[in-house]
Amino acid sequence: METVLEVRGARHKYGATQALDGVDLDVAAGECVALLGPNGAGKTTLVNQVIGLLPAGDGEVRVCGGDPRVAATRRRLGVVQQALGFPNTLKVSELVTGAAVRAGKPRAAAGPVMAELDLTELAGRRASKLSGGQKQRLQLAMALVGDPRLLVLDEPTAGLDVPARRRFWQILAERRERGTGVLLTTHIIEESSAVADRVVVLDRGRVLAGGTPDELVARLPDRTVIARTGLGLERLQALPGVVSLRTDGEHVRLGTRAPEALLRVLLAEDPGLTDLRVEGAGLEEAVAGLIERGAA
Ligand SMILES: Nc1ncnc2c1ncn2[C@@H]1O[C@H](COP(=O)(O)OP(=O)(O)OP(=O)(O)O)[C@@H](O)[C@H]1O
Repeated sequence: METVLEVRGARHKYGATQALDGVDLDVAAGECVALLGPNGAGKTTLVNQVIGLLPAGDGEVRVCGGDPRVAATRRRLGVVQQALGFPNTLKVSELVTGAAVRAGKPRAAAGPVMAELDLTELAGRRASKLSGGQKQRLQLAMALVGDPRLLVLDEPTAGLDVPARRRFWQILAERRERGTGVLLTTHIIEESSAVADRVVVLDRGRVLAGGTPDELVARLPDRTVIARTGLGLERLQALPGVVSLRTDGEHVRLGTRAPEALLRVLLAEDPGLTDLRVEGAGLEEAVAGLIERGAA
């Protein structure tokens, strides 16, 4: 299988902060790799190296075998990144057409991509007048119109409602079938569990763990304790053995490697606890557990 992204020994320092400390990463054609990790792990720094905004230091970044700091290589890349933005004074159709031309495609390539992303009716609108979700779809249209070999998506579904999110992943699945590789960062871990072939967990500039979502979950004996409780989130977070905490409707989900001890404390502290159950860890709990252990 052709490799569309190859990162070897990526390092980056901001002053005294070692943001990346020797990261290796590959994405094959058609593959979706999710880059996960806590705030400050180095995800944005790595993404910026992959899209050519930052030099690779003494490491190496190759997109389809080329250096992403070179314009010809960047044409093979599609990027959706909140920070990139676009000139708000231009109209939707002008922006998508401009992106097509920059990628070496005919102007006519813009129409079908705008239709694919439900932007046709908004073609004459200024980008500044779009809602957050519409801007997100515009960014994706601009990324896809060049028919990229590698798509780099940084929090791509932030601001999208549920139908738009579903449509987004559907469009991506079609592109992947045609061989486009995807590097994705997201804080919605359960989403990566559904869409990614592989997950790479980054922490303090290093790769902590990598594998399919199922492999990562299987590496840990962790469990998820789910309940309805009157205890506050701060108290729950401080309970012994809790490695992750998430609310899910009226329930809380506590990731732990010692479910029996946690259950005893929970029941003692909240006699009104209801709907209690214990499940295997999901990807979210597994990633939190791996980070807590600093597992390699
Ligand atoms: N421009 C900068 N100047 C100085 N330090 C920086 C700069 N950008 C990032 N850092 C530091 O580098 C480290 C990695 O940051 P980075 O933004 O890559 O992490 P991240 O994984 O994307 O985090 P988040 O999930 O919060 O977006 C952090 O310690 C951060 O404080």
